[in-house]
Amino acid sequence: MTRYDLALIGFGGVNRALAELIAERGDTLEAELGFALRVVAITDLRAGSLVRTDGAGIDLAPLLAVEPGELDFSMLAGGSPDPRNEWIIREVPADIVAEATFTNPVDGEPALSHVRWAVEAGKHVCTTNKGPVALHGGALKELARRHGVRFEFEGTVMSGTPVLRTARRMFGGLAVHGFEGVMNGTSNYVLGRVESGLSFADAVAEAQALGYAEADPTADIEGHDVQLKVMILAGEVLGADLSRADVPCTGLSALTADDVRRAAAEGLRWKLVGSASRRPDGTVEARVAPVALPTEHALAGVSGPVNAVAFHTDLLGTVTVAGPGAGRVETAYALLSDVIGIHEHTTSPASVDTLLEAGRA
Ligand SMILES: NC(=O)C1=CN([C@@H]2O[C@H](COP(=O)(O)OP(=O)(O)OC[C@H]3O[C@@H](n4cnc5c(N)ncnc54)[C@H](OP(=O)(O)O)[C@@H]3O)[C@@H](O)[C@H]2O)C=CC1
Ligand SMILES: N[C@@H](CC=O)C(=O)O
Repeated sequence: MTRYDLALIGFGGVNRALAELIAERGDTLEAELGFALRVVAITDLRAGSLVRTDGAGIDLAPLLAVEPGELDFSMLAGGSPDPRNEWIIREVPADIVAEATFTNPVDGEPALSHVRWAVEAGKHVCTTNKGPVALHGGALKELARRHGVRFEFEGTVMSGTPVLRTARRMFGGLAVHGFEGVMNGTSNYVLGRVESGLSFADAVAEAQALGYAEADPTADIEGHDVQLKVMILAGEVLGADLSRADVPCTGLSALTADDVRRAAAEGLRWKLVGSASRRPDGTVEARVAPVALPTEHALAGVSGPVNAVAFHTDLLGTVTVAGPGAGRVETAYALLSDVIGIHEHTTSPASVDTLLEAGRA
């Protein structure tokens, strides 16, 4: 039986939910997927760091029984009050580093360094962190290729809904001209709650409590989170290397609660839409902006934290992928799907992803 040892970097909503999945479903996953998972290290800004590389690794159940804000690894054997990220990522023997610290839309740090250290140490990486992928994805993929490890990031766009793998695997042989999507769970949830009469501030507070929002929800409301997702998706399906300056961004502060409710009364729904399309000269045009969509539009019906991306293709016309766009468990599932991707690649080097990547190189 293959076993993967994991180091979890950041122990907030997403990596905690991954630990829950492993603790609660480890045996079922083992039987279904043919590999076991063992967590050997965890680091977190507040809780510190914890390492256990013998026996069954870290005993997750007692950690998960403690309220998130009250975790203190320094009290445990193998624990320290400091998040010893670099030492743990580089030195502690692990197969896969699961990076889920906060997304920094400006320079991608500290996650960018976490990914680099892991790859340089010969470890596979899976991450839900949009910063490093959107801002430095090309360089990180190349670094991972040179070190012979996988760099997986399904959860960076639409959480656990497999939009990146769908686009990579299912669109072979047809041309994608562009896409438009509702790609932020928080802002979509907020718009729906404002339609129902809540204030923007109260709706944002609900989205935070539900685990949808970024550490700083400004990124959700002002569109910067969608901007990063547009950059990632445009890289994957249009081969575009966009910077933030290439994706003009207007957020929801351009709207008032009255605008949202008046539109709803007129049969329109405001949505924060991210889009990118290929111009006739081959360059790519992209933007993020609120749009009042008629109810019959494919994106108007996605509500709450559900997101959707409509891909415009030559042979199939428009293909829409819809599903959860945010949520702790949903996003932890994305990390699990990345681990499955790593397993498939490691055990069958002629996997679909590998062949497609070789074709693109
Ligand atoms: N939640 C969701 O629905 C989705 C989240 N994502 C992305 O996944 C990542 C994690 O999200 P989520 O778990 O919800 O966020 P949280 O804020 O709940 O968790 C992040 C954790 O990382 C810790 N942390 C911050 N900086 C460091 C550091 N330098 N070293 C170690 N730990 C650190 C934080 O500590 P502290 O709280 O003390 O700052 C916190 O515990 C983010 O990048 C987010 O954008 C992607 C898709 C969906
Ligand atoms: N804050 C983000 C989380 C997923 O990327 C969102 O609300 O979509």
